[in-house]
Amino acid sequence: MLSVDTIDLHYGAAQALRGVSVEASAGRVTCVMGRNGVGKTSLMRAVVGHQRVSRGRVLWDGADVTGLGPAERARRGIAFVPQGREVFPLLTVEENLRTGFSVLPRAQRSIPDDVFSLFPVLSGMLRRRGGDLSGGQQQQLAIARALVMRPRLLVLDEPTEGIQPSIIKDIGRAIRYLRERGDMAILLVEQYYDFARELADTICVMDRGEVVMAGETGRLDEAALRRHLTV
Ligand SMILES: Nc1ncnc2c1ncn2[C@@H]1O[C@H](COP(=O)(O)OP(=O)(O)OP(=O)(O)O)[C@@H](O)[C@H]1O
Repeated sequence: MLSVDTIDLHYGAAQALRGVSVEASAGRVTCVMGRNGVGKTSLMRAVVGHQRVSRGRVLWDGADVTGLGPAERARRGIAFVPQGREVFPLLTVEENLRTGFSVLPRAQRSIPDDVFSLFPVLSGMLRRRGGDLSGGQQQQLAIARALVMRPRLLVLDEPTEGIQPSIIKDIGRAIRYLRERGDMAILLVEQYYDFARELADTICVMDRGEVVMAGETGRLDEAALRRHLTV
């Protein structure tokens, strides 16, 4: 289980997160929502270790990982699909997938079968360069690369951003499958309420660096939630 406990995060003198707490557990999707610039990416970066917090703690699997870097957190089962995907453009699809092996013991360095059943388009493209894929295919590759790490916490930062509707559906189906498999906690940043409502067990809404609403999907006041999302 992930427990983000009252964290603050600063960029120099500017404060991006104020006392943020959020939890994620296996078999559940926790969705973080909010307008542009409210701190969603900063929160994800704090969870995976790309950004240091100035107050509070990040607990994972019963251990305090606040002081650990991203590589050590990845070895402990935390995988990150960053906003903008960050696929290696000059590496092939297969080489991109294999970069996920670096955190695994040698015996586990194989691509899990369900990666290709979730994203069949990738199996026919293994020799293509990452940079030659469409945006939607790159997003699928970025998720697949994270799954190669066999994570127990999957952190996805706006996986539907700029993606065509048919691929958004595929990504939704993949997240639903992973959730139902039950062995993985999923923390998802999403701007579209309709996508979030379909997938999320809990929704946490941020505004100006703070959590302003949180609770079980369906129990939240939808009108208030939508007000926090509209500009
Ligand atoms: N590297 C950085 N240096 C300085 N300020 C930053 C940096 N990254 C983000 N910020 C600022 O921190 C605040 C929160 O940004 P963040 O990217 O976390 O928000 P977000 O909700 O993810 O937005 P978006 O939906 O646009 O990705 C913003 O005011 C942003 O300008």
